[in-house]
Amino acid sequence: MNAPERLSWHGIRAAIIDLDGTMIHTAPDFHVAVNRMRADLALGPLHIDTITHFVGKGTENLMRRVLAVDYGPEDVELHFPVALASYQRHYLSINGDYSTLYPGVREGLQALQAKGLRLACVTNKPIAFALPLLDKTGLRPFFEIVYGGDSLPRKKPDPLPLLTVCRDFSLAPGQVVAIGDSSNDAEAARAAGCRVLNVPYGYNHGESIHHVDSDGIVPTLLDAAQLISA
Ligand SMILES: O=C(O)COP(=O)(O)O
Ligand SMILES: [Mg+2]
Repeated sequence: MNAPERLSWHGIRAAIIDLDGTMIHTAPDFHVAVNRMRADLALGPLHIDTITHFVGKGTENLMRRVLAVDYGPEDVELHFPVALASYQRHYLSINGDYSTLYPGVREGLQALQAKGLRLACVTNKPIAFALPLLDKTGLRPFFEIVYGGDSLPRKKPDPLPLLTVCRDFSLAPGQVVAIGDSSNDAEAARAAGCRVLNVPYGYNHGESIHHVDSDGIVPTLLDAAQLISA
């Protein structure tokens, strides 16, 4: 990894872009919604970094992790349904209010489109959260396809969402690049046979992205577009 210039990017026809930690800095939304849920359950607030480290494997996993700070496995399951309902309500009520677009995102998507690449967004965020957020940030029109973490039977790091996009676009996985901030994106891409680029600024479970097996690390989506267009 980390030597993207040695690979040929000719023949890449589509890009699958991750959402949380790649296009949008959503950690502050997660922070607010999780702590409102915790207040409903009479639990104390968690630091934003603690919550951010639990982001990446979808809402159910996030709920179990933030409950496990206080509860053992049996009590986590006991409180899970109420916590999930509370969290969903709070998240939807603030979705995007505390989030910001990362630098180079809009420019990168424009550059990828100008190069003729088709674009899909594949996120582990529930689709009911992802679509309003893409609308609010003005990113939705860039994407022909959006799959959330609950759109298909399995989510990243399973290759199914990426393979589904390849099929939707009638492209071979080798013609498609996934771009994301975490090991979930890289593992899904490797398993699907897609190329993968990582961005270093997102949420990789609190771990360095440099330990993840990818085809390179790009500072921004615009750098990814320039690499693929080169
Ligand atoms: O919501 C999550 O768990 C992570 O979502 P992502 O796949 O867009 O990074
Ligand atoms: Mg992500």
